[in-house]
Amino acid sequence: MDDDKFFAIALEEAKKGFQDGGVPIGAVLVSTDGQILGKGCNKRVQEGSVTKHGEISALEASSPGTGLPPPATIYKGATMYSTLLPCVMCTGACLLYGIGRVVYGSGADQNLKFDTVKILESYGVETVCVGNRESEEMMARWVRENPERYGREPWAEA
Ligand SMILES: Nc1ccnc(=O)[nH]1
Repeated sequence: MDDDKFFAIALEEAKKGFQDGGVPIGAVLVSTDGQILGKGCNKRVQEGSVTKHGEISALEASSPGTGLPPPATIYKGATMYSTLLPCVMCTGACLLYGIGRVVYGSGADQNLKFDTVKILESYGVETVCVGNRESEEMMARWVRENPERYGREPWAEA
C-alpha cells in the first residue's frame, strides 16, 4: 500500500534535517484521500526550539499560511508518518487533531517514560511500525555525535 511511499518521504525529510545538522527525524501528514497535508523535520537545533519535533513541523506545514488554521476536518482519519515513534507531545497533537493512523519507522523499544503506542491505541488510533534501518542508524549516529544535545531529556529517564 502507500505506506512505503509516504514513509520514504518522511525519511527524505529526516535526511534533510541531518544534512542541516539537526535531529534526523522526519514526518509527513497524509489525508485519507492520499493528499500530503504537510511535511517537515525536527528543527530543535535549526530553530533552537524545544517544541519543533518532526510531527509538529508537518502539522505546522499543513496550515495554508492565511493566518487561519485549516478546517479541522482535513485531519480526520489522516495518517501521520514519522521516522520515529511520536513522543507524548506529538501523540497529544495527533489525538487533538483526530489523526487516525500513525506509521513509524522505529522507536517502540525506546526506554521512554510514556508508552505512546499504548496511548494512541487506547484512543483508537491505529499504529503501524514499518521498521526502518536507515532512519534508525541515522538517529543513532546523530545521538553518538551530539552527546550534549540528546539523551538527557527528561523523557529519556524512565
Ligand atoms: N518522534 C519524535 C521523537 C522525538 N523528536 C521528534 O521530532 N520526533
